[in-house]
Amino acid sequence: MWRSGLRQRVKELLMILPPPSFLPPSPSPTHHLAFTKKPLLGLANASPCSAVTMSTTTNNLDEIFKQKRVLRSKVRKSLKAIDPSLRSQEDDAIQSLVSEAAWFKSSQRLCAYITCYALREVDTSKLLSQILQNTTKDGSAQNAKKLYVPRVEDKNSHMRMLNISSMDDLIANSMDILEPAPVDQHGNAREDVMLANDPVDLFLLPGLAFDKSGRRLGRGGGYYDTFLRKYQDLARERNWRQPLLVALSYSLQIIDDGAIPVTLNDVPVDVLVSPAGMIPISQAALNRMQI
Ligand SMILES: Nc1nc2c(c(=O)[nH]1)N(C=O)[C@@H](CNc1ccc(C(=O)N[C@@H](CCC(=O)O)C(=O)O)cc1)CN2
Ligand SMILES: Nc1ncnc2c1ncn2[C@@H]1O[C@H](COP(=O)(O)OP(=O)(O)OP(=O)(O)O)[C@@H](O)[C@H]1O
Repeated sequence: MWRSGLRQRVKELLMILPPPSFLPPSPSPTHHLAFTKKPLLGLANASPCSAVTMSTTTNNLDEIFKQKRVLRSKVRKSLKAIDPSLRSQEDDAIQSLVSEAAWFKSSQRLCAYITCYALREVDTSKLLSQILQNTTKDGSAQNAKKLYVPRVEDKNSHMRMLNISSMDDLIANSMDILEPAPVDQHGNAREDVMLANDPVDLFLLPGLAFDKSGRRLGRGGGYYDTFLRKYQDLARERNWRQPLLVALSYSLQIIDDGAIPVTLNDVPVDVLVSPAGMIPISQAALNRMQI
């Protein structure tokens, strides 16, 4: 299962990854959407792909994934070394910034991650309790917010976002991350955001490293990139406004522009929130911040 998933993934990436000299430049605000949607120069039209091109591209990809692994391990080490009281100050600063943001206050349907403290992820607990306090059973209250959280379905980068109304809806999975069971206490299937009738306004995203141009390095499962791409396609099909993608980052997780290796499968974020403040990256972010 895992091996065939990886093979499929390599196939997908081979179809879209240009040679390194054509990798997209920093996703500047104006080019942000072009960066997410289309390869600047893909291999998709170059048929048939020659064996030489295939093997060169595979080597390039291997190199990129290797660089990602090296960077992940560096950042993991630095995260483990942060003083707990500094981390807690940073958690508070980040959550205050989000909670005061107009785009957070006005959001009605959100997807957010449940912090895994062992992985040293930015805390979302205060934000989640704020969201859940504003949730009513029938969703009728003014300012009511609906919350969807991740559930890993299998190792082929497949994750769903399911609706919860309380933190009691969560149980620890095999990776020790809290997630919802597919059915609630009454045996009813939880709403899957991909099947919901209304659009998600906002995603709060975890990650290991970020840059100020919107690049994001995840934990290597490809779960979020796969999910975000599918959700963006759905929003496009339904003529919905695209959700705002907001990454939460400790100070040390923001690294120099260009230092995060990316493939065209990596979905860039719109906003980066760190204790130093909020960085709007895309035009969508500037619009939502009314700048
Ligand atoms: N809180 C949270 N929930 C999430 C994610 C996440 O990053 N954070 N995911 C986002 O994809 C999905 C789960 N993916 C995960 C991928 C790796 C690891 C993990 O424990 N990684 C270890 C290294 C494991 C190894 O390589 O041996 C680590 O990063 O230290 C956890 C979750 C869905 N839910
Ligand atoms: N050498 C490789 N060649 C092709 N695909 C690979 C290679 N190594 C890992 N992968 C696949 O790439 C995906 C990981 O992608 P990536 O490193 O971009 O994830 P991420 O951005 O860190 O994770 P997420 O999207 O969950 O935050 C996984 O599905 C993995 O199976």
